[in-house]
Amino acid sequence: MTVFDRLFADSTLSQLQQKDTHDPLAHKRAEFKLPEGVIYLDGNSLGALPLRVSARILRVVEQEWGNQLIRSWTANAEAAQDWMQLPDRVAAKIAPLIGAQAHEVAVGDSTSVNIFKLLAAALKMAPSERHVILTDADNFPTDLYMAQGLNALLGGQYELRPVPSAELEAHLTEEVALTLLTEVDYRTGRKLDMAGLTAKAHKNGILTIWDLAHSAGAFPVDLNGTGADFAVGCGYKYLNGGPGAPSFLFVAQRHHDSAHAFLSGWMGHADPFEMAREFSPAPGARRYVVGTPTVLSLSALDAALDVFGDVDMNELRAKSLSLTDTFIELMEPLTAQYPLTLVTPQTHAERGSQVSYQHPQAQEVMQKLTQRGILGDFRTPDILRFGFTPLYHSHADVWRAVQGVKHVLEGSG
Ligand SMILES: Cc1ncc(COP(=O)(O)O)c(C=O)c1O
Ligand SMILES: Nc1c(O)cccc1C(=O)C[C@H](N)C(=O)O
Repeated sequence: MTVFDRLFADSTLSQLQQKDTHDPLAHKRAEFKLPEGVIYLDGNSLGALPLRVSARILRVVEQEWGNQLIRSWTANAEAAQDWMQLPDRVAAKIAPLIGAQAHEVAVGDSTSVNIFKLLAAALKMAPSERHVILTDADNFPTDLYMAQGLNALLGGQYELRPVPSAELEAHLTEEVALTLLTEVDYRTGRKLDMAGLTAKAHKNGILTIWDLAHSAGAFPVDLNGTGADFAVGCGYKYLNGGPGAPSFLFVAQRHHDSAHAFLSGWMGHADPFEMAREFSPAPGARRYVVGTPTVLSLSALDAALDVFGDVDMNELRAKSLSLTDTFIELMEPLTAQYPLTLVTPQTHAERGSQVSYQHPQAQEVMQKLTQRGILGDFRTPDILRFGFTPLYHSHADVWRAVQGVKHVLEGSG
C-alpha cells in the first residue's frame, strides 16, 4: 500500500465508521455469536448463531425433554410451551416476515420436500391441458430435481421448461401449468420482480410457486401483496435457525380448499390422536405438516426468529442495500485491475442481499480469503459470492472484507 493509498483507505474507513454510528440495527450484532477475527459473509448459506438459541436448546434438552419427558408434547399449552403447537407458533413468527397470515404458513421438513408438496398440490389444481412447469434455467438444482422426480411419478406427463430469467415473461403461455421460480438467484443475487411476474402469470391462468430461500429474513417479502399462490423458504439462511433448520411453506388462503396435501401425514390431520382411518386435513396450512415435529430444530428456529421481534424490515432492507452498494463501490477499482466481473445487478430492485463476481480462479481466491478469516462462498463454475446480513454486519466490516480481497488478489494473501 502506498502512503496515499493508506491515507485514502483510512479516510474511507472513518467515513464508513461514521455511517455505522447512525445504524439503527447496530445493537443487533450483540445478539449473535460471531468468532473473533472472522468476517462472516455466508449467512445466505448458514446464518450465524443467535445467542438466545443456545439458551433455548439447553432448556429444551434439560428441562422439557430431560425432566418433563413425554408430557412436553401437551404440557404448558397455556404458556405456549407445548411441543405439539410448536410448528404453528414458528409459522406465526415467519408469517409477518413474508407478508402472510399465520394460518397460510406451515413449518417442517426441508425446502426440497416442501417444494414437492406444493408442486403436487399445484399440478393437481392446474387444468390438465397445461403440461409445462416453467422454471429459471439457473434455478437452484434441488428445485429442478424435485420437479423431475414428481414428473417421473406422474408418468412424465409434464415438461420441465428451464428458460433464462430474462425470457421468463415471454414464456408465460397457455401451455404453462405453473411457474417454479426462486426470487433471488443463489449465484448472482439477481432478484426477480415477484409482483410483476405473478400478475402476468395469473393473467395467463398460471399458478406460481416462489422459492424464498434467499429472500426470507433478507428483506421484506409481501406474498399476499403480490398475490403469490404458493411459496417455500429456508430456516437456516437469513432466518438463522441453524444447520438443517426446518423449512416453511406458504399456501394462499384462497387455495386452502383446493390445494391437496398429498403427503398426508398424521400431524397434518385435524385431530391426530383421534387415530382415524381416513385423513381429515387440519384447518389452513397446518395440513402440510407431515410427521412428528422436529422439536430441537424447531425450538432453535423459534428462538432465532425472536431476533426479528424489534426489527423494522424496511430498515433492514435499507441497510442491506447500503452494505451491498458500499461493497460494490469499494470493489470497483479491483474490477479494473483484476479479472473480476460483477454479476450482481446494480439496480436496487433487482438485487437480493449478496454480491457476486466471476473470477477465473474463484475457488482458489475464496480458499485464500477463508484462510484470512473472510468467509464467503465459491459457487461453480467461477463465482465468488459474498452474503450480507444487516443484523450483524457493519460498513466497517465491508471495508475490511474488501481489504482482504485486495490482499489476496495482489498475491499477498
Ligand atoms: C434456492 C434454494 N432452494 C432450496 C435450497 C435447498 O433447500 P433444502 O436443502 O432445505 O432442501 C437451497 C439451498 O440449499 C436454495 O438455495
Ligand atoms: N444447505 C446447504 C448445506 O446443507 C450444505 C452447504 C450449503 C448449503 C446451502 O444452503 C447452499 C445454498 N443453498 C446456496 O445458495 O448455495
